[in-house]
Amino acid sequence: MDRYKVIKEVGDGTFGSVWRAINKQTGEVVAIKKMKKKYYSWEECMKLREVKSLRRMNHPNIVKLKEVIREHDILYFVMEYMDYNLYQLMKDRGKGFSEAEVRNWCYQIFQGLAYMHQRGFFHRDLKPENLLVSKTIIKIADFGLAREVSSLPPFTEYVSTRWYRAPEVLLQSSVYDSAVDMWAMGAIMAELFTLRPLFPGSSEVDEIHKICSVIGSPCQDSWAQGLQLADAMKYQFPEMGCSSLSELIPSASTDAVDLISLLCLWDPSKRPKASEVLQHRFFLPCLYVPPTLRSKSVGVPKTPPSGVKGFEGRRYSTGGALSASKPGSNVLTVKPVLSSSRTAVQRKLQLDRQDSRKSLGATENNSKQPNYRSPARKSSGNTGRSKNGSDATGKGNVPDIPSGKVVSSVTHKMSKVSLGSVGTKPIPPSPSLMKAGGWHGQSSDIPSARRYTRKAIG
Ligand SMILES: Nc1ncnc2c1ncn2[C@@H]1O[C@H](COP(=O)(O)OP(=O)(O)OP(=O)(O)O)[C@@H](O)[C@H]1O
Repeated sequence: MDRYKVIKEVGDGTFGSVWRAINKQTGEVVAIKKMKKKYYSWEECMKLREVKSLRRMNHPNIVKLKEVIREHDILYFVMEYMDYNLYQLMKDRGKGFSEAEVRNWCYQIFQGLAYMHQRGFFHRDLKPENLLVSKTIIKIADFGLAREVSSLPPFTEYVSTRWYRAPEVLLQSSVYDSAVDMWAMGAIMAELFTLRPLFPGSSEVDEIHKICSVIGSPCQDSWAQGLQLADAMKYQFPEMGCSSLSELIPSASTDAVDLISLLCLWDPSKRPKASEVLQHRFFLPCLYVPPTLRSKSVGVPKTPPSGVKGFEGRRYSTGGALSASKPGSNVLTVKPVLSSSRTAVQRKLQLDRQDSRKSLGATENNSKQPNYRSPARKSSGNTGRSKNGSDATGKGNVPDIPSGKVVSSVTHKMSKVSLGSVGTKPIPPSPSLMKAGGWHGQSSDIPSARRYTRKAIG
């Protein structure tokens, strides 16, 4: 760690604090995540999901892991540095992102996701705080919960952020897949337009309730398996009709609303894959596809899903090399390589994340959930964000704080994570600098009553 000069803390997550630092030799600015848990051997470190998955990713929309350092039993991840997370950008805006901005952000994220899913990983904890932005580029970060698709269910220890948690996970399905990331993206996409979470549940039961109130309760036709899952846990869905997504997201075009509704389908098997989403009409204006992303790649469907509304006949694929590791005594250098066969670290993760899985109904420990008063639906429920402004995680380590305290706590935390000089507000990227798409979408003001208020929520 002597090679790095630490500048300031930029994030404090559940598992680690993140610092901006400079490589003294090269002058390169990096982010260093210092893990809170101690690691007493390299073997233990190599079992970490974050290491297993991130070291194998090499994509412009996935944050790069440069080095893993273990020093005095403390584990550090050295990553490329990103200026903001998406939550920080949203909370400082007066109105939602324009359609063109949403398109650009999402197009990039879906490219990263397509790459990751094709390589057999899914993220499982997508949320605005884990999407990092520098200028016009957005990257997926925090692979702490990432899982190999090939790893064997049941997936028991998984507790993702509640507001973005897919219904099959809420209903404790022991088998789920990359479709959980697609659900989260539907919720995030809607939030980018409105600056308000689409499903701001205050508990797991309330989360399902919120989902029902937006997309209508599931039935045999829409999600037979969900009804079985609910039956198995003696849960009964509330009977609710769906709301009009276009009314909930007034600034979104028909294409955007169509894509969000596909991503937020009850049945995970009916949600489009990331590679399919890139062919949705919403992304038609994204005409420029970098040559590196045009190559044929394994696992991308050769044709768009036939007959699916909203999908066009264009084909995109993502490319990129896998990364290799070079374990040293206390440093793991992560370098791009040409073959995946050299990289696999396939052992099962033993790390105890101290996540106790929450369950629906009485077993959920609401004392672990911070308070949140939904500005949209005047819900009396509780949830919110913590630490770096992230939470509602249901990860089981966020104390219940009275809402008044949440405001000050989060304000304090957010001031801690603001980047650059103290008190300087993050500057949202200029739309005109966006790369991934055209500028055909309309920009609509969000009525002031619908402003993003999560910073006052906790
Ligand atoms: N590469 C990076 N560059 C700049 N900031 C970063 C970087 N990685 C993480 N951060 C900041 O630190 C915060 C916490 O990081 P991260 O999500 O990896 O930690 P965590 O302990 O896994 O958090 P969580 O509680 O979400 O699980 C992020 O929300 C982000 O604001």
